[in-house]
Amino acid sequence: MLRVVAAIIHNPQGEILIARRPLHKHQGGLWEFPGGKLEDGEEAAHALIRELQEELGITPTSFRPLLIVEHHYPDKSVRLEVWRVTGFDGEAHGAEGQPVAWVPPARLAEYDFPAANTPILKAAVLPEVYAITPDPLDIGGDLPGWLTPRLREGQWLLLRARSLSAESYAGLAAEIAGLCQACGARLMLHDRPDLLAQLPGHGVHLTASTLKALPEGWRRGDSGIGAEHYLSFSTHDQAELDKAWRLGADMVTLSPVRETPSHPGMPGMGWECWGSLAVGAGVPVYALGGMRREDVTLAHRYGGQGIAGIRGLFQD
Ligand SMILES: Nc1nc2c([nH]c(=O)n2[C@@H]2O[C@H](COP(=O)(O)OP(=O)(O)OP(=O)(O)O)[C@@H](O)[C@H]2O)c(=O)[nH]1
Ligand SMILES: [Mg+2]
Repeated sequence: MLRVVAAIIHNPQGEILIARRPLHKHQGGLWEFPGGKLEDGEEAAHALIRELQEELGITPTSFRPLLIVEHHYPDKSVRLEVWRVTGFDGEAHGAEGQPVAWVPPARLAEYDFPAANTPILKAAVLPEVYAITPDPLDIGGDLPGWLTPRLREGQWLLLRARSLSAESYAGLAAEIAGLCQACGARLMLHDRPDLLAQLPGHGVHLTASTLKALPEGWRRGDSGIGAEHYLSFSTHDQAELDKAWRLGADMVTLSPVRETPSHPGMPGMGWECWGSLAVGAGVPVYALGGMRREDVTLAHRYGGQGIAGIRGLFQD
């Protein structure tokens, strides 16, 4: 497996740098995130700095692992170790004569990238924390009131409210969608694609039992989930991850990393096992199960997108 580092480089305007691969190279003519192959015995962080100096004439000063993607092309297999770079010295330019462009994240979809990049493109716009709401019953009933001071711009929110009837959930979802829209947060509906029609830019999170029940031929459009929506699944093992990928998931949760009070007796799989599943998933993976905010670093180190959870992931 060819080890490669690639960089999602942000400028202060929130744009991301992409470069066009020379025609004569593997996947030539397509756009890419700058980077390249590790040399023998080289550390990934060192390769990242070296490649960005060689290809763009910049030196990264602030960076961290984002996700790892393994992909099999017909002619070679690559392991792309993707880093997020938020600070650098120098002026980025195509130092090897290649065209480069700063692109707002929402417009990345207009460019053609190699097939291995599909999960990376999704990861580029996804957050590192995927917050799940507590059940209204557990916080005294008034979820909109509880959420209002805690919602942040750019936050992603899964509205889980198992104690509510289908009708009450629909009403609450409409109210919370309004709150999210007002502050630039995104709402993921829990197992209710039927409520998505009026909510472009928002999404739906389907449970592992829904995933199990969906036939292999299912396509997101069959349930009214458009390209303008996000589709997430709960998964617990390799088989569920594979199916979520085949059905076109944009992101998934993979749990439990640790045993949690909500699922007593279900042992955690631990970070090693979690990471070995996450890197091959082909889709950004969130760690779930006993997560604390500081675990985001571990999730990145093991190749995931970030962490998901209820308590502790909302800022008070
Ligand atoms: N840098 C980079 N490589 C990618 C991306 N996506 C992707 O599939 N790759 C593949 O990963 C491998 C990395 O190669 P590279 O050509 O950048 O390597 P390099 O900079 O060391 O160049 P070299 O060809 O001069 O040795 C290629 O097979 C390329 O097709 C991406 O977004 N960025
Ligand atoms: Mg390169």
